[in-house]
Amino acid sequence: MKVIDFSKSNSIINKYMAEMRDKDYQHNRLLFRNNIMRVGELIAYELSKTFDYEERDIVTPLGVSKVSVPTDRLVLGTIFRAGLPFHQGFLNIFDHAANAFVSAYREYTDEAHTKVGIHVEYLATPDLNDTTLLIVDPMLATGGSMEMGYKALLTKGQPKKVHVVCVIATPNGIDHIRKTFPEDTTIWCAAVDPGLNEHKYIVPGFGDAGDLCYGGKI
Ligand SMILES: O=P(O)(O)OC[C@H]1O[C@H](OP(=O)(O)OP(=O)(O)O)[C@H](O)[C@@H]1O
Ligand SMILES: O=c1cc[nH]c(=O)[nH]1
Ligand SMILES: [Mg+2]
Repeated sequence: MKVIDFSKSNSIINKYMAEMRDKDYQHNRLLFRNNIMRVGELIAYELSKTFDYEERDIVTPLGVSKVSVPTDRLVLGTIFRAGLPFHQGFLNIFDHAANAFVSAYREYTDEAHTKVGIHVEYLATPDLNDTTLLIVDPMLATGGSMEMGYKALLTKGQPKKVHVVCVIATPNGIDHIRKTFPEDTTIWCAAVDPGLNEHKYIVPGFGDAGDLCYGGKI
């Protein structure tokens, strides 16, 4: 399994990350969602370099141009809620992709809020057989939501290649993907943070991505 961590090189992604992490800046939801979307757009561009391409003759008003275009049957799969602005970033770049949506939310199963259960309640997807599947979700904390989302999607076909894309990953989350996803899965992220606190939040992370995008929930 390959892990591509964009924080290891200097790029404008780091500036967007700084804004999203900054506790005094992150509370403007419009800016937060927009930054999640922009990180999605930039990762999408880099990820597009891994697709298969074929040369096509494109007829212009003045002649014929040979252009290499991607041939992958792309599906963008997203986990509600926090995945939505990230998904939009990918869709801005891969506008011809098919789309899959799955809901997975974490809920504490004990009073001390140290154990989380994951609920999957909604799935809408095209046929996934022989596709290049990108599952995009800003947070890869324990990896449980990503695994449950993937398993729900797998009931609708076997992708040819899977990319897991997040904004912040953790070593635990990455290990979890290593154990539960195909060996040739690639993980793309804007940063890998050291770990999780006792409530299974990424530290330092940026807090609850869903709440920062859309406000609190009961
Ligand atoms: O790796 P995990 O430990 O499973 O955590 C990651 C999940 O947590 C967040 O969703 P959350 O459950 O907060 O739902 P929300 O998007 O509705 O806020 C995030 O968007 C991931 O789906
Ligand atoms: O830190 C975290 C962990 C899971 N989900 C979030 O939104 N934030
Ligand atoms: Mg949340």
